Amino acid sequence: MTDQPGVVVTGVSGRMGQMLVRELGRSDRLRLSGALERPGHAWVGRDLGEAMGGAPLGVTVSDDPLDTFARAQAVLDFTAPEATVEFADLAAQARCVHVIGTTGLQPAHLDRIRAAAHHAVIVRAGNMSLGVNLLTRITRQVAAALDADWDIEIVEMHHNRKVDAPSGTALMLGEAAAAGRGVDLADASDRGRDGLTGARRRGDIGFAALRGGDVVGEHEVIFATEGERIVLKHIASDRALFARGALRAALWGQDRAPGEYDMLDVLGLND
Ligand SMILES: NC(=O)c1ccc[n+]([C@@H]2O[C@H](COP(=O)([O-])OP(=O)(O)OC[C@H]3O[C@@H](n4cnc5c(N)ncnc54)[C@H](O)[C@@H]3O)[C@@H](O)[C@H]2O)c1
Ligand SMILES: O=C(O)C1=N[C@H](C(=O)O)CCC1
Repeated sequence: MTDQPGVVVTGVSGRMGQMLVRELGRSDRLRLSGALERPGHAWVGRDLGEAMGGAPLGVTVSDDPLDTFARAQAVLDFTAPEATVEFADLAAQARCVHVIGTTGLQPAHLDRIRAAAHHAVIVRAGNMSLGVNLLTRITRQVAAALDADWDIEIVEMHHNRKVDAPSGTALMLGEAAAAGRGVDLADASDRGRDGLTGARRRGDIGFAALRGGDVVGEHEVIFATEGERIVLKHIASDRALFARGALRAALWGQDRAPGEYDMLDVLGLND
């Protein structure tokens, strides 16, 4: 018997799912207690280690979230918006800490997550790395110091399998820039320019999304004015850093009061 919190990895065959399993294998503070995939997936019913091409792990891949969550203390969830809102309800029922890395969440998804957080601890962030979360703080500070003569543009690049744009990270950086400038991002956001767009609107925060190859994640926040430019940049070259952030959040969330938290809370960077 062990008193290490048991952790379920959802979307376990995915890029992040497999990375989370590897990082859990290195952890001496958390243990893998369950693995989940969508119904009909070829891994369901198989030993997870064997499905990953290695030695057996003694954990069978399940497609039953409630059954796996009932035997765990935390759920690490990097899947898709519709799956994540279902998991938020079920993780709250099972009183598991729900760590949400899924991006592309729309307002209706966010409302359901907020409701679930009345009953359970949810840690949600579009990026779980220390570097990006620190960059949101720097972005807010720089935006607060500059007026709207400085155009703000956020450029991101990811691998060619990514299904949502702008990235969750780009939106975090946009929110930080808007907060620094004292505006609402919904009113200032300019996305997807194409064709005869007209001149740039003063005060807008622009987004551009590039997709190609195996890029893990790159983000630039550009502040541009007459004669000069400030460029803040983050490069992720290994998904392990997102996975490590998620494990840290799962531990941090144990015995915490119900509510919705982010990585700034986990990292002690919130003010
Ligand atoms: N917050 C962060 O730090 C961070 C980092 C990397 C990726 N992400 C986000 O995580 C998500 C996943 O990224 P990925 O690259 O691993 O994608 P992926 O497509 O490789 O993996 C997603 C997995 O989820 C599974 N899935 C979908 N619906 C499911 C369901 N109902 N039940 C169980 N499993 C289900 C899929 O079968 C797949 O295996 C994306 O939204 C991505 O943007 C966030
Ligand atoms: O690979 C992805 O997908 C990533 N998603 C997050 C985002 O949308 O910002 C974090 C970086 C990798």
